Amino acid sequence: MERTRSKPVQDLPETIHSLLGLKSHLTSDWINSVCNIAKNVSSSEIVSTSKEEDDDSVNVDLQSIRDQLYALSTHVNEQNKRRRQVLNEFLDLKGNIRVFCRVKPLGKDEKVRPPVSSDTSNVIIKLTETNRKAYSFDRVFEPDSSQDDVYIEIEPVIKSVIYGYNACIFAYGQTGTGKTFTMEGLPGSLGIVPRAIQGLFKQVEESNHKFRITFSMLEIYMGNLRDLLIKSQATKLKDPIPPSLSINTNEKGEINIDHLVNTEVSDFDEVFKLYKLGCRNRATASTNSNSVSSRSHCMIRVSITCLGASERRRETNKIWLVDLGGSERVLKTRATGRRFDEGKAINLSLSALGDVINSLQHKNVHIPYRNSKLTQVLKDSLGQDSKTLMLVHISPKEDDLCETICSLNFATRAKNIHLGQDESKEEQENKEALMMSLQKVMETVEEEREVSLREMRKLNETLEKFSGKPQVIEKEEEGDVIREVIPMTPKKPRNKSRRASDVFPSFMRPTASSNRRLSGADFSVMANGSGFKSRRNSMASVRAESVYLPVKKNGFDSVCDSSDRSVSKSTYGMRLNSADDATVYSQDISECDIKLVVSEHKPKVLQNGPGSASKARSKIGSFEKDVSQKVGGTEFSRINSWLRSQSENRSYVHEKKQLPVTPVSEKLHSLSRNRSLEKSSAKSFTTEKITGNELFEKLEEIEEFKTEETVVKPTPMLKDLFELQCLCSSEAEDQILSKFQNPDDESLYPPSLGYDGFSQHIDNEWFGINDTADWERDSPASIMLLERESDVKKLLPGTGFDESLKLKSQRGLVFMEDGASPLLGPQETLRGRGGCMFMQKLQALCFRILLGLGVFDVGYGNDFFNGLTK
Ligand SMILES: Nc1ncnc2c1ncn2[C@@H]1O[C@H](COP(=O)(O)OP(=O)(O)OP(=O)(O)O)[C@@H](O)[C@H]1O
Repeated sequence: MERTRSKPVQDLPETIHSLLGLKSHLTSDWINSVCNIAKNVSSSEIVSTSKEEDDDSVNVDLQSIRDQLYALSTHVNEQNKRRRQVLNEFLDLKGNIRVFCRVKPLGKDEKVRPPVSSDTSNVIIKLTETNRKAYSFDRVFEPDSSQDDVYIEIEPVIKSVIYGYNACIFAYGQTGTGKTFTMEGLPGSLGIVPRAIQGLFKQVEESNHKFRITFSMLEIYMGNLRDLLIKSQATKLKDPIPPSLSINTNEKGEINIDHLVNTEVSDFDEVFKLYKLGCRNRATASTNSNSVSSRSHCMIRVSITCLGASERRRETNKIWLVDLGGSERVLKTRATGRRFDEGKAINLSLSALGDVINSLQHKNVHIPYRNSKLTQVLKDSLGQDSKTLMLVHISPKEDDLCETICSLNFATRAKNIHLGQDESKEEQENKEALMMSLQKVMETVEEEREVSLREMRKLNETLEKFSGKPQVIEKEEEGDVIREVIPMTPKKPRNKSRRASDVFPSFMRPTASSNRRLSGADFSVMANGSGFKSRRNSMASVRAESVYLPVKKNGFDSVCDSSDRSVSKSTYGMRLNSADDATVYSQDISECDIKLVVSEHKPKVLQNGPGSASKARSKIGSFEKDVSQKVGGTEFSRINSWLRSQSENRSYVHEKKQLPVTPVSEKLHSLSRNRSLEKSSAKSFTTEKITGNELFEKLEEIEEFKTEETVVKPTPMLKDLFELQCLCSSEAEDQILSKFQNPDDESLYPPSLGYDGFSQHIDNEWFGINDTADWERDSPASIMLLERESDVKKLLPGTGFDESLKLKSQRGLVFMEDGASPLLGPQETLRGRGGCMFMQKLQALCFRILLGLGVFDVGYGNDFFNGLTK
C-alpha cells in the first residue's frame, strides 16, 4: 500500500546505507544530522504503520469467516429442507390426524379395581364378566404416564409448526378427566401448552431465520367467542366493552378473527404471563364432577411468521392448543340453570367437531365446518395438510363407564379410517419399516445440522468479537432475497406501556363500525350524567349477536361454498343516528344458531314458583323433538297455511274445541302428553272463521286464567305462538346477560325476568307501550327486531316497514295500522285502540314467528314472507 511519508524518513535508508558504507562520513555534523532525522520521525507514524499492517491480516480473516458462514448457512438451509421433508413423510405415515388416549389415575380413595385397563396402544373396557371391548389408538398414556411422556409424543407436531404447517392439538374428554391437567399442567409438572411454547422458542433459537411470534387466547363460551387477554366483563362504569370477535376467511382461505388481541412475544416468559392472564379470565365453575370445571373451550393460538425461508410450507402459520370443555351428561351432573346451558353448548360444539373430523377422515367433499364456532375457528388448522392431534381423556372409574365409552367411541370415530383397517399385515409392516428408516434419516440430518449450527455459532462469535455485531448475510435464493440473522438475535426491548388490548395486527384494521363499537362506552358516559343510565345505555348501545339470515340453503354447505352464510351482527347505538346502525356481517354461522334451535323451544311453565324451572327442563327433550319436526317442515307447513289463510281472509283460525281450563299441576302433567296428541292430530284440525272481537274475547279469557294462577291449554296453534314468544324473549335475554352480566354489580343490569308468557315486562316492552321506559329500547324484543330490521326490510319490500320505522323516534315493536298486514304499525295506536290490543298482540306473535322462521332458516325464502303479507 502506498503511503505518504515525510522527507527525512524517506531519506533514512539511504542515509544509513551511506553511514555503513562510507565511514569517512562519520563526522560530527553528519552524526548530528542523522540524529535530527530520527527525532523527526513521529512515534504515531510508527504505530499507525504497524496497525495498518495488522488490519490487513484481520480483514483477510473476517472475509474468510464471512465466506464460511455463508457456505454453512446455505448448507443448513438444505438440511432444514431435508428435515422438513422427512418429518412430513413421517407424520403423513402416522396420519395427519392422530388420536392419543390418556387414562386418568384413580384417586387415593378409589381402591376398587377399575373396569378400564390399558397398554401403550389399547384401552380395554370390561363391559361384563365375560364381555370386553378393545379400542386402539396411536398411543395410549396409562395412568402412571408423566407429562414428559405425553410431550415426547407431541413434539413432532411442534416441529412441524416451525416448518410452516398449521397444527391443532386438542384435549377432549368427560369433565374432570384431566384435560386441563394435560394442557396446562401444574407448577411442578407443566402441561402441553407451556412445553409446546418452550419448544417453539427453542426451535426458533436454533433456526437460522428470524421469526415473528404472536400469541392470542380466547374462549368459546355458550357459543360466543371471548378474548381472554382482555377483561371481558367490565367492572367499572367507564370500562370499555370489548369489541365483538368475528371469524373471517381471507382470499387465501386462512381464518382470521377480527379484533382478537394478537400480541407479539419474544420469549417464553412473556407468553407465560399472557397465558396466566388468559387462564384467570377463563370461565370456570364448580360442578358435581369437578370443583374447577372449565365451562368453555379455551383456545390458544400461536402464530409464526418467517419471511423468505424456502424450506417453510408457508410464511405465516399457526398452532392451536385447545382445552375443550368437558363433555358431560347433564342428567348425571344434575346441572341446572346456567350450568345446564353451558353443558349443552359444549356438547353441541363437541359433536360438531366430531362430525368435522369424521368427514375429514372419510375425505368427504363436504366438511361441516360451519356447524359450530369451534370448527369455524379451527377450519384451516384441521384437515388438509394441517397436523391434528386429539388427546382423548378417560376416567377408569366404574361410575364413569358410560362417559368413558362415549369418549372412546368419539375418538374412534376420529381415528379409525386413516389407520387403515383395510391394510394388510404386510402393508403395515412395510409402513413401520419405512417409518423406522425415516426416523434414522431424521436423526442423521439432525446431527449434521447440529454440527453445522455449532460451527456457525462459533464463527459468528468470532465475527462479533472483531466487528462488534453478528453477521448478516444477504443472498438470493429461489428468487427471494433472504435475510438471515444467524442465531443470537438480540432480544427486543419489551414495551411495558403497551396494553394487550391496544395491539391489533395489521389485518385487523378497525372498520367504521368497529371504531364506533370501540367507542361505545365513551359515548354512553359522555351522553349521560347518571351512572345507572350511562351503564345501561352503553349496554344497549353495543349489542353483538349471531343470527342466521333466511337464506335458502341448497342442501349442504361445502368447503368452498360461500353462498350460505349466517350473519354475525352487531347493532349499535340506538340513540345515535338511526341510519347509523353499525352492522358487521361476516361469513359465519353461530354455534348459537344451533343452540337456539333447540333451546329456544324450552317449554314455558305458565306458573312461577319453586320447581318450575326443573319442570320446564324436564320437557326440553320433547320440545327438542318437536323442534326437529318443525325444522323438518311438518309443523311449519301448518303455521304457514294458517298464516296464509289469516292474511287472505283477515280473520283468524283457531281450534274449534272449547279451551279447557285445568289446574296448574294437571296442566303440567298433561303438557307433554298433549303435545304428541296435538302432533298426530295436527292435520285434522277443524277450523272456523271468527271475527277479531271474538278472538279478542278468547284471548281475554286466557289472560284471566293466567292471572288466577290457572293454566290454560290453548289451541295447539296458540300454544305454539305463546311458547315461541316466551322462548324468543328468554333466549335473547339469556344471551345478552351472558355477554354483559356483571356479577359484581348486578343492580346495573336489566333484572332477570321470570317469563310466564305474558309478564308485565313483556306487555310493556315487547309491545312498546311504555314509551318513557329505557327498558323498552333495551328489551329483548327491541333488540331482536333491531337486529333483524334490515333483513325484514329486504324481505318485506313495500310493506311500509321502512317508512313506519323512519317515523318512529322510539324503536320498539310496532304494528301496521292497516289490518291487512299483520305486522307493523304506529305504536301510538295501541293505546287508542285498546279493544284491539289482543289482536295486535297476536299479530305481533305472528311477526315474531316469521322472524323466527327466518332466523332458523328452515328453507323458506322471500316468497314465503312475501306471500304472507300480500
Ligand atoms: N394424569 C393426572 N395425574 C394427576 N392428577 C390428575 C391427572 N389428570 C387429572 N388430574 C387431576 O384431576 C382433577 C381434574 O382435572 P382437570 O381439571 O384437568 O379436568 P378437566 O378434564 O379439565 O375437567 P373440566 O372439563 O371439568 O374442566 C385435577 O385436580 C387434576 O389435577
